[in-house]
Amino acid sequence: MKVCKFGGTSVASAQQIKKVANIIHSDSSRKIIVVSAPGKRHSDDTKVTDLLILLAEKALIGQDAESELQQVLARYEEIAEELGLDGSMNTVIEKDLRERLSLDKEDPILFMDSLKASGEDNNAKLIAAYLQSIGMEATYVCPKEGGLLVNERPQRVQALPEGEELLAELRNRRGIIVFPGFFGYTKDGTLRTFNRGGSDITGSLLAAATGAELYENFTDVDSVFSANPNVVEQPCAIHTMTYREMRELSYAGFTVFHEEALRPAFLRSIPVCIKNTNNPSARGTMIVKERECGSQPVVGIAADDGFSTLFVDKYLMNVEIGFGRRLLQILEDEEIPFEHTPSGIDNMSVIIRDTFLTEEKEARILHRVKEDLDADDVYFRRDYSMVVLVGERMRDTTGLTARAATAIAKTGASIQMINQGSTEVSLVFGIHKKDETDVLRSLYDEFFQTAIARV
Ligand SMILES: Nc1ncnc2c1ncn2[C@@H]1O[C@H](COP(=O)(O)OP(=O)(O)O)[C@@H](O)[C@H]1O
Ligand SMILES: N[C@@H](CC(=O)OP(=O)(O)O)C(=O)O
Repeated sequence: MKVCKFGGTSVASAQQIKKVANIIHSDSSRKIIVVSAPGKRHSDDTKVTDLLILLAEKALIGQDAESELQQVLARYEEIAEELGLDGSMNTVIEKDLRERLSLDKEDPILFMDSLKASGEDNNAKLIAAYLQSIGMEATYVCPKEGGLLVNERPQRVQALPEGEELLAELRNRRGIIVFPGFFGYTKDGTLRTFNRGGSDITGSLLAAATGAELYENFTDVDSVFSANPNVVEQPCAIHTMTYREMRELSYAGFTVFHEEALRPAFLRSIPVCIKNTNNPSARGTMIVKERECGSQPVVGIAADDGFSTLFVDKYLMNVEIGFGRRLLQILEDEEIPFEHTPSGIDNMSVIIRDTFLTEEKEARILHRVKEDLDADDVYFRRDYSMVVLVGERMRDTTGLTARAATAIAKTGASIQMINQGSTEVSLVFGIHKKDETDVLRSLYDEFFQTAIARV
């Protein structure tokens, strides 16, 4: 039995949903289908989730949001009509959205979550209705009834193991299950969404709970490539990679698979296959526990921007017991996670994602580091990118850092930070954001251009 997740691009239009139906039809082991909200039909299009966010934002500030509501409804109406469904689905979706809009707005985050989740929820109902209309035995399952339990606010949303037993029963139900991605319910029945791209997580949770033989993640590319195909022209395909390699790469910018989605599949050793809805016969990328490593040390190179660095300098920092802990405590007090902490004897830098910083937080951190830790100097620098080389074989390869540094030097960019994790599966370079594209291309040329993909 397989669990298949179809991303936003795979369910963006009636034409795409017909491809999804063919894919399900062509393999009777494809039993549990997780769907996203309709995504982009072309590069200038807007995802339904983004339309829903605009709708919720308007509603939250008490403005008339009728035109935003109509935009969302129009997307579903067009799909339903082209799929030959009668108007009853449109009525169901409109009623559902109006009900959500009338929910309590006291907690804006929960109100927003409910609106965002409607994207996948209504799409799952619509796709189930379509599959039934073409003679397939398909049932929409609500995550509340299905057992997708998540923790309470204010903790970051995560699935609770208590729901697993119920989720496991999905494999015994008759026919095909159509399950909306991206959200679950707390024990008291409150809806919470995962973070953006989180339908990948739902698919992995279901695959793990039901002990699926395979988790297929259908998207709009033939495979995971060794570098972002929007930056590097025709990058090599990766045919097989380990969970650890994918985890490092999705963290570092391979948006094709959500960084939190690997853990459930990994814990139960469920293989994951990334496949293309538009070309389902293409081999795709298998993500497994172990792989035969060829001679190529680097499997992929990812880059992501949106980082800031907090620099702290204090003479004799190295002999001051607890300095690092107290510095990180200040960040914890501000609810800021950290990414890397490269350090010298008298200085320490903390790399943080910009999304966690505000002007007020920055000012409080600077003040406390100066006053409470008596630092000699402390400041923030913005506009950093992290470029990450990943590969299981990197740890056995000598001279790799030198090759990477030379490739970066060729672009004229200066390296702001180097970090190699203890597992040596990844090597991180901090650079200025303006240099990101050139550095990524130069590293790709160095490690892949002459090599045939041997992984
Ligand atoms: N290394 C990579 N390999 C493949 N795709 C990548 C990579 N890095 C970024 N992407 C992007 O990820 C996209 C697929 O992810 P996403 O847009 O979230 O799809 P979906 O709508 O199916 O969830 C691709 O179209 C591609 O532009
Ligand atoms: N629709 C949600 C969740 C999701 O996973 O979408 P997609 O499969 O299009 O990445 C989002 O846009 O974040």
